Amino acid sequence: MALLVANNLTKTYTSSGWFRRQLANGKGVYNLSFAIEEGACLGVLGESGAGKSTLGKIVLGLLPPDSGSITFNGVELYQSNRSLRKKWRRDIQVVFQESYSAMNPRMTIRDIIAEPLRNYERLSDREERHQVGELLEVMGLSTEDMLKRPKQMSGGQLQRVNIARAIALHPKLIVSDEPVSSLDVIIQKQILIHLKELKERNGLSYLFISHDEMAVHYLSDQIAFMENGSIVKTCFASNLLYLV
Ligand SMILES: Nc1ncnc2c1ncn2[C@@H]1O[C@H](COP(=O)(O)OP(=O)(O)OP(=O)(O)O)[C@@H](O)[C@H]1O
Repeated sequence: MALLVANNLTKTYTSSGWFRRQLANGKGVYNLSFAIEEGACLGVLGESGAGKSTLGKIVLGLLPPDSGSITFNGVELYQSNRSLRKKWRRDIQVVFQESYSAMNPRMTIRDIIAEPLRNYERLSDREERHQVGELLEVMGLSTEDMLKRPKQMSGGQLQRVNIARAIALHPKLIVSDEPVSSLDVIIQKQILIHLKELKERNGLSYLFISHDEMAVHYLSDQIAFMENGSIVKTCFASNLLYLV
């Protein structure tokens, strides 16, 4: 059974006021259908405005679709009750493009990574420190980084912190929206290698949203191409030899 199945998802943006309605009307996503298998990565490629982030927000539970359905582990996301939604929020985590703005500058790196653990688990101080230390090490950072604040870290290090936080609760799926596009090429590669290792070692699945063909090709098993809110083509990454 696929981990996540989307059927005919449609979301159009409308806003109040005539002028804003004219701007927003007709924009969004239309009849998106796709599936993500356990341990697999679906890459979503498309130009700016194609609807990639809208799709990501729907999968994250942040934007209810106007029509269509989305099931995760066999449970329909937008129809489920509160406790199932809480579980879904735990099982589907996100990594955004802008790591610095996604963090509270006053928090320490330990607090940032431990936040989801504090929301869902009751750990002693010692257990929490141990888990945060392990997550930092998995991401190639040092346990000493725990006491630092975001402005003391580089962009690449912050994105690793972001990923450490996203995997803290052992989610099943990570939605990553342009996770490497603000980083320089060498750091991009290191982050992609980490994401691939997590997929291979922990069986993590990804919805990997990007406009970067190389990055999508590197991590994805299947690729969906979006244009004007629709998926216009899907294919196996291994068939896209011209990208290598
Ligand atoms: N809140 C909103 N209100 C009105 N229109 C919106 C809203 N959010 C997105 N849109 C429009 O919906 C379309 C899809 O936007 P979306 O952000 O999903 O595209 P994208 O492929 O992620 O683009 P980018 O790569 O630039 O982030 C765009 O035309 C955008 O202008």
